[in-house]
This record gives sequence, C-alpha cells and structure tokens, in this order.
Amino acid sequence: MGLLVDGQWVDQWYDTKSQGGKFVRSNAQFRHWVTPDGAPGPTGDGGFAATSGRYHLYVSLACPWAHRTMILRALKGLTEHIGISVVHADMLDEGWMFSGPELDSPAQVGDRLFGARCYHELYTRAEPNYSGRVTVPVLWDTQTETIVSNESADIIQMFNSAFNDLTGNPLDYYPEAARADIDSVNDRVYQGVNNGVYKVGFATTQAAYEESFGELFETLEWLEQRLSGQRYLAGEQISLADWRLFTTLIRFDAVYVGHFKCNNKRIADYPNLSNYVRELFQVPGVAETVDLTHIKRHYYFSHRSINPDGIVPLGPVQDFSAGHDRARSFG
Ligand SMILES: N[C@@H](CCC(=O)N[C@@H](CS)C(=O)NCC(=O)O)C(=O)O
Repeated sequence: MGLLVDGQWVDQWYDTKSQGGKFVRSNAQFRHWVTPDGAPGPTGDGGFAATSGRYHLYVSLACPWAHRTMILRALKGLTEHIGISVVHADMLDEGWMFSGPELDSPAQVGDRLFGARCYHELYTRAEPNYSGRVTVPVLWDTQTETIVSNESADIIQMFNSAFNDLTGNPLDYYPEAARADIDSVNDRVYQGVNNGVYKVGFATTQAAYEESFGELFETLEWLEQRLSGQRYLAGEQISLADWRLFTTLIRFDAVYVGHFKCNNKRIADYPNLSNYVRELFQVPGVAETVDLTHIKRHYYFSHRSINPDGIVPLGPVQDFSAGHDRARSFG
C-alpha cells in the first residue's frame, strides 16, 4: 500500500494520526467526461467522444467503487465497446499489481493494453509527475493515452448515457425526474455506508471507530426502513443509487463485519436489505461481476495492519441466488 509522490512510488499506509485517528478519503484527480460528441462534461476537458473500442476500464474485482463501473458496463451493453483489465486481489508494498498467486477464481488478471507489472505505471504514463493515491477504477483513453476519470461516481454516469447512440441501449439509471432524490440518497449512503465501512475499518482510535460505527448502523436502519415502503431506493425503478449501495452490501457479511469490525448486525439480519441485495444480485448480468474470492482475499490478505498474518476466513456460507420477496411485496 502506498502512493505516488512526484511520479515516484512511496510505500506508506494511510495517515490517520494527523486526523485524530480518522480515515479521510482523498478526492479523485482525473475528472474528465466521455460525452456523446466529445463536448466537455461537468468537469475537466472535452475531447472524449463516445466511440467503440477507444476506452478501457481498469478494475479490481475486490473494490466496491470499481464494481459499480463493471455493473453499469454490463447492464448498458458496453462490454464489446469498452475493454477491461483486472488487477490481482493482493495489494501489498507496490500497490495493485497485474499478477500474483493463483486464486480460486475464473477471473483473468493482467494489463491488456501495456502488459505492465504494477498498476501505478498507468498513472505515471498519464502524468509522469503524478502525486497522489493510485486507485481503481480508471477509465483510460487509448487515443490520447491518458486517464479520463478515476472517479467511479462519474464513470457510472458516463456509462449510463454517453454511449447510448452506439449501443442503442435506452435503460436509464439516472432519470432526470428522479435525480434530486437519487443524489440525496447517494450523499447519505456515501457518507454512512460506502465510505462509512472504511471509516469504521481504518479508524485507529476507539473514539473514531465508535463515531463511524454509530453513523454506519444508523444509516443501515434508515435504509432498512426505506426499503420496507418502496422496492428500490429512489422509488419503483432501479437507479444508480441502488447499484452504489449494492456493491457495499454484497461485501458486508463476508468482509466488513469481521475485518472492519462492522459487527452490530449482519445484512442477513435485516429482512428488507437482505432480500433487496438478493434481488439486485439476480438482475441478469450482475452475478458475473461478483467475485467473492477476490473480495475476501483482497481485504484480509492486503491490510496487514488490521490482519497481520493475512489469514482469509473460510466463511460465511451465503446464497445470493436464493429466492427473495421483493416482487411479492411490491410487484
Ligand atoms: N473515489 C474513488 C475511490 C476509489 C478507491 O479508493 N479505490 C480503492 C480500492 S477499493 C483503491 O484503489 N485504493 C488504493 C489506495 O487508496 O491506495 C472512486 O470512487 O473511484
């Protein structure tokens, strides 16, 4: 685990000391947008028109942020238009890598574009003097050889609409009329749950841990309530808000309960959240994006300050293909 400083790799864990034991996530630095005609998006530069084969997605199958982009890529019919490279699950002193020990997973890891050894080489290829964290996902532009975006929240919005002319896929997970609702749910879910589990897990003081723990489980109770009255987070249609929550929920019982000490309750203990996560898992195209081997291996094996011997637990037994009651309750 480390980061780039003036283009040089430095091996160092998150600095929580200067923040009173709290984990504070840094902002993504590449914020351009792919648009249908290459016009500039909400941030960054223009020049990134939506064409087939031009863009490439770098992901970790373990990472909940990268996972969102894989789901939208699948659901929006983009797999033949946007290639993908997958890093190995282990993230040790050189950060994400393109090879590592054989794991019990069908996933093929490797850098499909450049055959690089370390993932940070992609960042210095885009910007030789880059300083900052080296995160997945990245949406790479093969034409200008740069990073379009390393912010998953933006990438899923691009995937939702920018390529529609190319794919003919009209599914809209961010409909105009529901945007205000989706955005406000997203804010709360990001703070309390998506980033919330990291704030709990990476806290290095008891006080910081307890504060984030309280916020996390309050937010889960609020979501459980909300999902008792409506099928999805923003009403009767699946939206980006659901996919953003899903990738944290699917990891929760296997990783966050134990490894991050988020153990007030499991998702399995919430009737609505657990049925909801099974329903989303069963949406065609989604199950193939879920790799629990990479997920468990990454967290337990990579975070040695939390789990010094890197032992990966064998449980829990989970079946996301089991029936759910969402259609019965809201059909
Ligand atoms: N804001 C980014 C966050 C991405 C992120 O933090 N990814 C993690 C993996 S789960 C990562 O690559 N961490 C490496 C690091 O922080 O050094 C996004 O949503 O795209």
